[in-house]
Amino acid sequence: MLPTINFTQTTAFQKLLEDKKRLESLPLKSLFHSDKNRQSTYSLYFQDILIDYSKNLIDADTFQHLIELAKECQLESAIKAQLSGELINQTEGRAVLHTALRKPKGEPQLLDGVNINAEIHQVREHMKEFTEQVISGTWKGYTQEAITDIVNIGIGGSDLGPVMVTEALKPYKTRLNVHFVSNVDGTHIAETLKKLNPATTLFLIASKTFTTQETMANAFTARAWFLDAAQDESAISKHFVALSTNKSQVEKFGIDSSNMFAFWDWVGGRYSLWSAIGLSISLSIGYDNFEALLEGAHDMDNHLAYTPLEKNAPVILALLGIWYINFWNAPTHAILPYDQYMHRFAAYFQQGDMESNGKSVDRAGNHVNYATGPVIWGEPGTNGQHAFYQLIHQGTQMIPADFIAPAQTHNPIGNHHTLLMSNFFAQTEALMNGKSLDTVIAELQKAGLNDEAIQKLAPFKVFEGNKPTNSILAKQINPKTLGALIAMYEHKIFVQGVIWNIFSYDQWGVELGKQLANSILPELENDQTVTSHDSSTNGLINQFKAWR
Ligand SMILES: O=P(O)(O)OC[C@H]1O[C@@](O)(CO)[C@@H](O)[C@@H]1O
Repeated sequence: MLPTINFTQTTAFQKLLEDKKRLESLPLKSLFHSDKNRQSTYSLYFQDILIDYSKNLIDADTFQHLIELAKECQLESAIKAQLSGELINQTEGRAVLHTALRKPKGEPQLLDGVNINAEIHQVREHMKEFTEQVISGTWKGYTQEAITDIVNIGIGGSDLGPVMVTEALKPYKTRLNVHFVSNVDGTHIAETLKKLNPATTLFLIASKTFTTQETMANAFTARAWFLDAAQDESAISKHFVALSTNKSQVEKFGIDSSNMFAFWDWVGGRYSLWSAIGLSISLSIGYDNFEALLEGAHDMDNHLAYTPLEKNAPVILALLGIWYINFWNAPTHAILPYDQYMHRFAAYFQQGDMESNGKSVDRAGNHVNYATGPVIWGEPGTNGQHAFYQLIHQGTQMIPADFIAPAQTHNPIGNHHTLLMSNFFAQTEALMNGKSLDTVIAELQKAGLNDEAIQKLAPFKVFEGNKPTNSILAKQINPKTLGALIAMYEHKIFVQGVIWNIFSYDQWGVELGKQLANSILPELENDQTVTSHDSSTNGLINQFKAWR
């Protein structure tokens, strides 16, 4: 069981309130002036990844108090509880063991006294064998042709992780073309199928429950499209596999259990890319690279488990997030990868973070009286600079941001990478230092403006600065470093949930919308006027019916 401590009632919390009062009037750049070693003091290396958290609004006392906060909230025992397979997903009565999926063969993981490492690696062996059969062309379709295209049909955790990873690791792509269909909007599957040849297409139906409305609708549409060409139900076995925990529903759909890649209820959907849900990743980059992804994550798991809190990357990132959310009232967090391949990284953690910690009831069942999970958002640099950086630099809200970049590009064309990196370095420097009124006036004078013009224009060109950022510089984004980065953010989410005293691994909040959609659906399947809802919902439904 996880502790049920209210972090706002800890001694450290009171100390941090005092720290906030002291630091809110202290320019961030002054902390660098007073400590020439600040960057090395507030940076750490995890293998080939430099995590520089020195451009944060913290000093030695604040950092110490944040660590004390973690200790008062019994974080270390919570980490042990998760990794040892305790049922910390208490409202669903489940363990949380996505970390077990990336343990090497033979490294035991007990769950209810049973070592589950063997069954995990049985599935991984099946994934490896299948991947090699499809890539080599020995797996044939119903016309005896090799498979050329893979379509992963899934949504949420059965889509976002595979999409993000296959995009981020496109430099490692195999000959197979991998497509993703998730939205129930017919456009998604229609636009995908129009590009494909049924004879050389393999569908992965990815669904932990195998009951999700969108996924099943798309799966049946794909099945009908395929059978329209193949004209033979027996051909299904060569072109459809299932990635799920629900064997009975898989067989009911018409996929043989020999074509099912199983996983378990102790794998949360948003933490499932390491499981059979990752088959599309394995097919996209090859099994060896998929295994390297898991290895990187496993190394980060060990870092979480065995590194003192003061040097523990996910713990530090989590505490800094709490510092801004709960003491500086910053309700969002930006993830800004300066790497076009990483363009879905923020989107992935929208589910990862917001579906885990978007909660308002604590572990004792009481409504919380403090902020919890942040709104996660972000786009790759440098594009974000031409979209929303105005607000980050000169808006009224504090936007804590993680800047992520690779030192080595996979596409060394001209000086593009140098240009990209000059922006990566400049943005965090600018956000920290800002630009004072005196500097602005001097620049305008140098530009030849008269005093009256300067007096009018200067206020709009001042940058407050003191905007906190983390800089994460990887030597290269490859399967191993990406696996470590993803696991680092997973553990950050876990640590924040522990300290906020909430349950991070259920998602009851997604149920009401589904429930109401199921009650509205039959009302849309006739032309009668609807009166069963509020006037807005009735009005919208009836106008839809009139126009469709
Ligand atoms: O994998 P499945 O069972 O089809 O669920 C898909 C997604 O739906 C949810 O919104 C839960 O209903 C996410 O948590 C989950 O990743």
